[in-house]
Amino acid sequence: MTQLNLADLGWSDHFTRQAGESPRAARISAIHRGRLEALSPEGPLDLTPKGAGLAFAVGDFILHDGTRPTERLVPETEIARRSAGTAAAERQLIAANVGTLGIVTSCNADFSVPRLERYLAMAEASGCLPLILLTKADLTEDPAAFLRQAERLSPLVTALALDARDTEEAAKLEPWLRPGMTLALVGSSGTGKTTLLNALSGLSERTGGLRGDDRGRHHTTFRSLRQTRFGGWIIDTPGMRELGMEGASEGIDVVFSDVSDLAAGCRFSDCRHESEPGCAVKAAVDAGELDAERLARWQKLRREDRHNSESIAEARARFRRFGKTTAHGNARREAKEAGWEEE
Ligand SMILES: Nc1nc2c(ncn2[C@@H]2O[C@H](COP(=O)(O)OP(=O)(O)OP(=O)(O)O)[C@@H](O)[C@H]2O)c(=O)[nH]1
Ligand SMILES: [Zn+2]
Repeated sequence: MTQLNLADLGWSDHFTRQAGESPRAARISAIHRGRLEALSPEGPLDLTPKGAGLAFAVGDFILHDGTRPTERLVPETEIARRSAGTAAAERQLIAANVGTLGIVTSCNADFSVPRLERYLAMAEASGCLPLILLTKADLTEDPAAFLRQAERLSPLVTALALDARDTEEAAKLEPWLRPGMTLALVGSSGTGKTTLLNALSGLSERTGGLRGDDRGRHHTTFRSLRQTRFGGWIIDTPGMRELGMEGASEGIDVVFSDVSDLAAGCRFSDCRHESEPGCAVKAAVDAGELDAERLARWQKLRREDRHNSESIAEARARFRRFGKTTAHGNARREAKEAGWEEE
């Protein structure tokens, strides 16, 4: 694979409709301070956006003039979190045009239903299809039991169990990594994301044709968008790994549609489903139709989502006040230390 066309990169009619028939387009592969790396049919590009470049995400399709991005095309899916860094950057984009969110967990104590539900809500909120990847299948007697538990979570879920170190087993992901497709990985530390990335990008050196005409530019740069040996793409950004649950209330309600449908039948629209009269949710628990633990997990996730959304709003207000009384540089440093801004 020497030359990439736009279809290889994941281009679809969705983008043609925005950009026309023969656009000068590229896909963003890495974002640095004041600089973007992108892949295009013309080869790899180094682009300098006007402004801070905060409005772009890895995986975005853009139009460009050879030196600058001229337009960000509306993505098919978007993984974002609200950021409190600057007033202008209300939403921090993490990744764009991700078809599948690969939720990585191991067949061991890491396997946690509440955590999986949270990631499923994130997938839903972003518009990605969830794929649960159960690593370390070689270390358990009964991987099928983990598969069954994972697939029970939602009819939308597909789950695979595998030994992430085994390149042949990693090939189970091929249907989600065909040319033009994009997968992003989330999951706790130590579950095998890096191991899986390595197993999937086995041919990354050979696709060096990509970089073949990248005359003398540093090859060591960490690329967040990487081609797999199946032709499809993997997105692995620091931001993906740190994603928390925030601003995902719609996603939560879809994953817990059984509970939210019941809640719609409560007498009071602000029912907390604790001891209010006419609570349809409590009635379902009492009737044995709804698992009390599932209700508790839904309430916990909603509280967490609300809490995070509120504390980010407060932090932003504090940042604004602080920014007025201190040199801009200090304010930015504070923001960075607080993890609101990323390099
Ligand atoms: N036996 C076995 N070991 C695995 C498997 N997947 C990962 N490991 C091992 O688990 C350890 C952690 O794997 P990593 O790939 O570094 O995990 P990670 O998710 O990238 O962790 P962070 O980089 O901290 O986010 C390594 O020692 C891997 O070799 C698997 O399927 N089977
Ligand atoms: Zn209620």
